Amino acid sequence: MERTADSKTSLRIAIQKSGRLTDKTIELLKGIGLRFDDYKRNLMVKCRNFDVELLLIRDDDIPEYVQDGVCDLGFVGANVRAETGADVRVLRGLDYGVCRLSLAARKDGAIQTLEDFEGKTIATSYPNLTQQFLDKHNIGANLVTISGAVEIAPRLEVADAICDLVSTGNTLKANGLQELEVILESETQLIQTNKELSPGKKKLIEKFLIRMDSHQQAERSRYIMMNAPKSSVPEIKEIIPSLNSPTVMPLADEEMVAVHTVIPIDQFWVVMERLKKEGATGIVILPIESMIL
Ligand SMILES: Nc1ncnc2c1ncn2[C@@H]1O[C@H](COP(=O)(O)OP(=O)(O)OP(=O)(O)O)[C@@H](O)[C@H]1O
Ligand SMILES: O=P(O)(O)OC[C@H]1O[C@H](OP(=O)(O)OP(=O)(O)O)[C@H](O)[C@@H]1O
Ligand SMILES: [Mg+2]
Repeated sequence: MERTADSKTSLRIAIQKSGRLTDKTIELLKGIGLRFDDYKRNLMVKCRNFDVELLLIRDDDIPEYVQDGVCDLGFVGANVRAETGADVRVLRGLDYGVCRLSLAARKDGAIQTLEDFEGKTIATSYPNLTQQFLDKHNIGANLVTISGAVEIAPRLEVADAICDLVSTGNTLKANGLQELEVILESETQLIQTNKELSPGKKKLIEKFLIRMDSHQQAERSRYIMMNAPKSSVPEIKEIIPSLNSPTVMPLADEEMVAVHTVIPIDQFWVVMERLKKEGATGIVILPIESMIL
């Protein structure tokens, strides 16, 4: 990621210009130390401190740009990557843009099970994934491809059912629809071109991934500090699923010690109750900027 002697070696990364993935992707890139100017008004932005340039495009175009080697890497939903069928390598799954692609139909309508889709009309922006799913289950249905506001199609009598993205389920509910079959679980993915890359680019990708992994690991972890009775240390060591053994330091009160460690955030609240039972007090939780393992 540092500037290289060969000034032509620069990674080109495709990201969504404006949409649900944009802010989170920009936040992630800034979080791993990339600095760039106003990305909102430009289609191509050069990073000031790394050999990276960002290409800001519609998400539908990202998999093919990466497949063709126009971009080396891309951040895109698994839903879009799978729909395009692009020949790319998935490097990482990321925990944003989490949603699912589902078949849905009117809440109290004629379609209640998968078999009921036989002979019906389904509106979708994902004709390939929908057709693949129907074929797999030997269901013959007619697809109507529309690019947005899919949930309104049954009310307009354009279709009997839909296949669209669902997250909270609010949009389905607002349109009197119920989710019947999940056909794909999706999240944002970092994809890489399968085209041969120069050694310089390979090195840059390696460095990019180390930063991403450290950032992700840090985001999922917290540094915790507490005071505890010396006699509880063996129990505390068992409770804390730390990456390394916790740091235990003496305090002025010889019966007490300070314990510092790193734990995954999703285990923290469970662990905290148990720590308090062991006599831990003054528990402080701090965010971590980055973690190199
Ligand atoms: N409700 C949701 N919750 C979480 N993630 C979602 C949701 N809806 C979509 N996504 C994810 O975010 C991606 C981008 O969604 P968005 O609605 O911004 O796409 P778009 O309108 O097709 O944008 P573009 O103009 O770039 O083509 C989707 O492909 C999907 O991976
Ligand atoms: O289950 P929910 O939480 O209601 O989310 C689902 C909705 O989110 C997406 O649309 P988005 O809001 O991105 O608008 P768009 O149709 O303009 O892409 C998707 O196409 C659904 O319509
Ligand atoms: Mg799109």
